[in-house]
Amino acid sequence: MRWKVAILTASDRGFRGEREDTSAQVIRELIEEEMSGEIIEYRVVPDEKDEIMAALIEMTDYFKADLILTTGGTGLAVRDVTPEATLDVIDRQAPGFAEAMRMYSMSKAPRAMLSRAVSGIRGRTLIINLPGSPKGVSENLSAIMDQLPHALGILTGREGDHG
Ligand SMILES: Nc1ncnc2c1ncn2[C@@H]1O[C@H](COP(=O)(O)OP(=O)(O)OP(=O)(O)O)[C@@H](O)[C@H]1O
Ligand SMILES: Nc1nc2c(c(=O)[nH]1)N[C@H]1C(S)=C(S)[C@@H](COP(=O)(O)O)O[C@H]1N2
Repeated sequence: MRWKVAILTASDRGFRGEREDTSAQVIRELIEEEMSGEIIEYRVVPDEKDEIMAALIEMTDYFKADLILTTGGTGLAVRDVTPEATLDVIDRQAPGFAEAMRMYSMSKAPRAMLSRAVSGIRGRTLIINLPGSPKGVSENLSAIMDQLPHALGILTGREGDHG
């Protein structure tokens, strides 16, 4: 199964073109190399709740992504609103992914507790928040990567629940 994955970067600096989006590149490499996933859509939006919500809805309802990985905007800064945007578009929470990422990340760096990342389901799309830094992305994604194919198989109904 070639999973359809969309990447959404929430970053004021990235949106203004002031920084190369290496975090999205890290996601792309991990998804393509370790999950044989296909990146079907990639977008950079500023840290604005409405814009993050609109992108998540389009990636789900129009592009029919199986998985959306967001990067950035999960911390405690006033403009960090990615979790709120995600909670407003999902139908059901799937907190285990965010819990597993924080648990694993905490063993690497106590500062990982600052991430307010959430994970949940809109329709048949799994949406998972990752932190903004390339290191945060790689460590968080590594924590859940093994379970993603099985989770997507059940969610999309395209695989038995024993995979
Ligand atoms: N998309 C990204 N690509 C590469 N590095 C990033 C990206 N987003 C964040 N970082 C880096 O991760 C670290 C912590 O991220 P933080 O969320 O505080 O970013 P920021 O620079 O405040 O983001 P913003 O673009 O929203 O202003 C910083 O060193 C930042 O440069
Ligand atoms: N594994 C891991 N998780 C991590 C980090 C990290 O370096 N490694 N950075 C943390 C930090 S410093 C912050 S502020 C939060 C939120 O990051 P964000 O605001 O860029 O989304 O993620 C945290 N999670």
